[in-house]
Amino acid sequence: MGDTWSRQVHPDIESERYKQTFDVERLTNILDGGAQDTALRRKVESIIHSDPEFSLKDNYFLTQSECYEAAVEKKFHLQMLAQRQGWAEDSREAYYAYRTLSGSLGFSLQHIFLKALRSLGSEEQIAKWVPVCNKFQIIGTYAQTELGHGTYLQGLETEATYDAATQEFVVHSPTMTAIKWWPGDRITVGDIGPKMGLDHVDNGFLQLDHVRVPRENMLSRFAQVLPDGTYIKLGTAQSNYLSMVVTRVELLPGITAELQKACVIAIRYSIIRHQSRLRPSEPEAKILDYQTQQQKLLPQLATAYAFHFLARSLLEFLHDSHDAILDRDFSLLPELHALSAGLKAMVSDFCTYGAELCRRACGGHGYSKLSGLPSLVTKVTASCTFEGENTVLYLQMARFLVKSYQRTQVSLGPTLQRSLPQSVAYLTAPDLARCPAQRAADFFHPELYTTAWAHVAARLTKDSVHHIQTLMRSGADEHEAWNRTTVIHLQAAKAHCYYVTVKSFTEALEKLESEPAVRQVLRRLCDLYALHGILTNTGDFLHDGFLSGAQVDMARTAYLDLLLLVRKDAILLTDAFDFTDQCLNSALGCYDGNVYERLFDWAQKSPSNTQENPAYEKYIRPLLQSCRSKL
Ligand SMILES: CCCCCCCCCCCCCCCC(=O)SCCNC(=O)CCNC(=O)[C@H](O)C(C)(C)COP(=O)(O)OP(=O)(O)OC[C@H]1O[C@@H](n2cnc3c(N)ncnc32)[C@H](O)[C@@H]1OP(=O)(O)O
Ligand SMILES: Cc1cc2nc3c(=O)[nH]c(=O)nc-3n(C[C@H](O)[C@H](O)[C@H](O)COP(=O)(O)OP(=O)(O)OC[C@H]3O[C@@H](n4cnc5c(N)ncnc54)[C@H](O)[C@@H]3O)c2cc1C
Repeated sequence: MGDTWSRQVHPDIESERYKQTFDVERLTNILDGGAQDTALRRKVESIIHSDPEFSLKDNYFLTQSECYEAAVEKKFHLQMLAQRQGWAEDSREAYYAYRTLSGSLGFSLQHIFLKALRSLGSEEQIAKWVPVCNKFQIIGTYAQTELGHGTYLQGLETEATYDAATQEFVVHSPTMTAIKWWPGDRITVGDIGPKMGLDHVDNGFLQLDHVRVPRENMLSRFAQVLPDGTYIKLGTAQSNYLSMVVTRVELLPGITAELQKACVIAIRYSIIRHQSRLRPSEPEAKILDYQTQQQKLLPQLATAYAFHFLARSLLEFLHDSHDAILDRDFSLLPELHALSAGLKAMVSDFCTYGAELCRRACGGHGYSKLSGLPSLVTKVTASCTFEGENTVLYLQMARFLVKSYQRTQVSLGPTLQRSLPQSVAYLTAPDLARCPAQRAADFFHPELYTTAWAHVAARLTKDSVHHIQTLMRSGADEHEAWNRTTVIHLQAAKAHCYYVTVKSFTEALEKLESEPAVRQVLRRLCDLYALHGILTNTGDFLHDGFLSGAQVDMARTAYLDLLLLVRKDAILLTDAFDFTDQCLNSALGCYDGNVYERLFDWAQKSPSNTQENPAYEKYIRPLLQSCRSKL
């Protein structure tokens, strides 16, 4: 939103930046992937922010249809800008531009459509359709979910009947529950009505009445239909789900960014906000100096960093395995699918929880849309459902854990560990029955807490397998036994996801040996992330005596010490994300910390401050008059 005057940096926030214990710019470079990437990102951001067409000014006062129109308008201007600047569709510049405007652009489903095309289309189909799509000669959507089914894809009812005479598929919705429901950015048919958020996306329904589609339009990398109607299977039953795997992985940085933004807003605000006194003789304290406020926000900050490195490592895995899968080598697909499903569930769950916690940590002002937090929370909440509902996705991860563990039970040869996929290799590693920690400082060792998480994930996985076996021995069939174990499966999958996150964070730290100061501050975040998880799941660690009560106390001491250490660098750590004020679009979270002036300034723009109040003439005045006449 436009400000009416330029401001000095607030002294409270300036003092937090005064003593830099590490090089913030260097950390930004690491997050971006290198100094050149930071420079390029900033260049793109500055081009976008200097163009008034992309301003989010007054966004919070728009109606749903205005919001949608503004999003389409921005997409149109971005397309024009990209042409003027010569940013190719697959360039880094286009990626940064999209990221800068994420959540405010129309036609976001075009990206999902393109992912499906690139994953499931033949090379000829990709060559034909991608350029047409990039030039907006067609606008794509992703119409998979139906009114009756979203999760259970085998239950979808839409029919595609091949007509060999015309070489066309006749696509039809035979029942009401077969109507396509949710596809965003549709071009026809109808809107599904108001949603919790994401007003800029026009999710719609699509009822197909014998729509004819040419045979060559069926995406045919993994399955083909010949002119005479012969069906040729080129992949596995699951290879047609590949685009969901790719999308789940590629969504992770965007979902994580929402938690990062929420942390920036809430932590900056918590430095400016003074409330009550720590000691009667002192001035009012910054709310971030209260331990309970640190307990709310700093683990979220640690999570936001942990997920950054997690998303990066999963993207690398996707990158390394994708070409082989396209070439129909499916050996890595089960592990990739399990990781993409489980980690999409974990990241969206935690980011939603964390963003809401940040919102509440801002007190009353967090309830104002002008804080930026309510729209951010509703946006990230959607990610718990779209692209696979989270419980269902965790259970896909659990299925992989169970199968992997069952392999260890079949034959325990010396080469077994190598034969298990890397992310579950710990299932065969020698298990420590007891945690060796003897004092609080021992909990600052990545090896100790990574092993602790591996232990819990392995125990819960074994527990779930034994539970299934017990049920089957008592007469349940395998499906019933599975269903009656799903609560334990869920626990196992969550513990495994935690383990994978801690491991990827520690591996990222190992690569930073030449940068001791940055590494130290990130190490504290990694410790905090791991210990916060242990302390919020203590039952799982105490259950089999892996941790004793005394050791939990030690872990808590280590955790509380960490809160103080991270508190000192909190503002620098939020600055390092390098979000522009325009991108945050928050009256509470701007870099200069001038919260109250900005909030007051922005509130003046509410249409209620300038327009007549029709309710006054219609109801309030008559009410007052009738009350007066009765007096
Ligand atoms: C905050 C946000 C920031 C950004 C801000 C932008 C704002 C605005 C943008 C809006 C963007 C919205 C975009 C939303 C777009 C949708 O939501 S599109 C719709 C997405 N829909 C889904 O995800 C459906 C979820 N359901 C599924 O994926 C599957 O059906 C299920 C649940 C995995 C079950 O499938 P199933 O065939 O019944 O499978 P099941 O019997 O469980 O398993 C059979 C085998 O298949 C395997 N398998 C299952 N799935 C797969 C797979 N995908 N790959 C490989 N193997 C698989 C299993 O592992 C199993 O293997 P085995 O153990 O037998 O070896
Ligand atoms: C904002 C938004 C945008 C979307 N965009 C698109 C889009 O562009 N294109 C598209 O095709 N779809 C889209 N969707 C739909 C989305 O993919 C589905 O809503 C999602 O896959 C969940 O399916 P469902 O709604 O059928 O939920 P359900 O499967 O009915 O889930 C309801 C409950 O049942 C439980 N459940 C279901 N199956 C099982 C099981 N096997 N085991 C245990 N529990 C189970 C779930 O855990 C959940 O608690 C969008 C959704 C949203 C919210």
